[in-house]
Amino acid sequence: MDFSLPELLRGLSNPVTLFGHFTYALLIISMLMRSMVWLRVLAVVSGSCKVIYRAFFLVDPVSVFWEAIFTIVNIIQLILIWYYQYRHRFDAEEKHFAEQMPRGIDRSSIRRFLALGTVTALDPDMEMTRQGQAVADLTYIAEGIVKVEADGKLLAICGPGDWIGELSFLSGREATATATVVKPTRVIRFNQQRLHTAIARDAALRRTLETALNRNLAGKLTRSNAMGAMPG
Ligand SMILES: Nc1ncnc2c1ncn2[C@@H]1O[C@@H]2COP(=O)(O)O[C@H]2[C@H]1O
Repeated sequence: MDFSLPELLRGLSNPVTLFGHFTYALLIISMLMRSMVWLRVLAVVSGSCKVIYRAFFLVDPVSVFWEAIFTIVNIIQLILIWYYQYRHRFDAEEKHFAEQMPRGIDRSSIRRFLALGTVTALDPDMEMTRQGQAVADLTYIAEGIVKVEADGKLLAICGPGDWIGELSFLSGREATATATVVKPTRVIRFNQQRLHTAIARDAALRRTLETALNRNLAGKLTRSNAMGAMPG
């Protein structure tokens, strides 16, 4: 067989060879997709074309078998994405969390993440953390208001979309402030220890949490700067 460049270029005039190139080009294009759905869709089209190419034009049963497995795995992954996206219903607090997440984070990892949490209602005056004491939970506020104080000074007012306990979660140290519920509040609580164990085993879960915390830390910092810049 001649593998020279001129031979390769001559082959481009042959529709069967062109079809072979097309199947690989599709696979590479699929790898360039940022959306998981498009990546899987193009991988399925590429895999199916390759099955046809290898079965009817090159006649290579081993490749046909593995390309078929490749296609089936991608179809299953697509079905799972659609299941989590359209079929699975989140409850109100979980929905609030899911809607805050960027589109790039796939719903199945959000689902796995939320499965580790417990939705809880908190009454006014309840302390979620106390400055200088250990923090058991990382808590996502879905509804309500929480004030954050340190050394008797008000640092921040937190509300829906904010986390409480992320600093101790990230540093492994005691609470930097006292967080107290102001209005009836609904939260999703995650036991910090359990969460550490879970993200150590599951990279997608870790990314989901990091994305959520990073976004909120940036938001808190922006608000804190705005408060500091206020006259008086
Ligand atoms: N300046 C701040 N702005 C918003 N939230 C804060 C601020 N300081 C502390 N917190 C929150 O209060 C929590 C107290 O416990 P942690 O230190 O674990 O995590 C802290 C944050 O969630």
